[in-house]
Amino acid sequence: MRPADAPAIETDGLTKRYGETTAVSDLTMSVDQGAVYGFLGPNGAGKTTTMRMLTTLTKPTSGSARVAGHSIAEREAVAPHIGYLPEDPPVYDELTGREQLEYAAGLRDIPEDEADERIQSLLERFDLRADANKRIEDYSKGMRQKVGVIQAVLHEPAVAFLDEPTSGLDPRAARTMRDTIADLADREMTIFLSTHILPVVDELADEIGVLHNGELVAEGDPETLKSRAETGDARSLEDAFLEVTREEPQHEGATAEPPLE
Ligand SMILES: Nc1ncnc2c1ncn2[C@@H]1O[C@H](COP(=O)(O)OP(=O)(O)OP(=O)(O)O)[C@@H](O)[C@H]1O
Repeated sequence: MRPADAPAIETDGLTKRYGETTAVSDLTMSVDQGAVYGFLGPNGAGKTTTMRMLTTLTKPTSGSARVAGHSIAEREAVAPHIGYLPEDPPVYDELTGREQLEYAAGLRDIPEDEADERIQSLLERFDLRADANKRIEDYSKGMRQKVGVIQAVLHEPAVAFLDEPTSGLDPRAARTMRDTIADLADREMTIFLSTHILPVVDELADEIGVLHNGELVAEGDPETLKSRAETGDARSLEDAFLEVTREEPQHEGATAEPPLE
């Protein structure tokens, strides 16, 4: 048994290289159980690669990590304890929404009665009940996203990895998504949340990590991070984000020819 207060996610020098590209570089971080961790970073920073390593979908080049107390080197030990909503939710077009969720529940060995109850309640919550018996090929992007998130948390995993969960959602559905994430966190589910929508992170995250060029360049609770922004009176999370992910301008003349005499 792992200690009750062991971190939900712990990484040590986690690194992933693709040829010449270092997608994630020497990432060492820790996420408490039951926390909402906002994982931010500009396009190409390495967020998806990190999530793919933590969900055992891709192997690190070096370094290690534990998720829900298990090494990510042991996929079968980690898998039952995690849920993952990737950028493009893995759903079958030819199934109905309900069939997709029943299939996901079957893969997770959730007893049928329990699965039916949870599916029904989440379909209602996300306003999908009326469309539950339509095929997913006829769903909008937002409806697919809803099915994707429901199947990621249906088995009540210890840790849920959510990549852009509000993507494609209208304002009402986005609000439902935020409320659902908050409820799940209240029930001690750890949420590893990656999004470019900073107000969502500001509202939900207990802790924020900012990745830039594969490196963790800032970490802290939202207020601490905001107070780091030195951009004037309006100290928003956006200010802080822009500041810690600013590309340093190339030194003029560093590589230029020496001036002619
Ligand atoms: N399978 C791959 N093969 C080669 N390079 C890859 C692969 N996956 C990611 N990369 C590279 O690794 C870097 C990090 O990519 P990643 O998708 O993890 O970033 P991200 O932070 O999720 O970006 P975005 O916000 O745009 O989704 C990028 O330079 C990307 O081109």
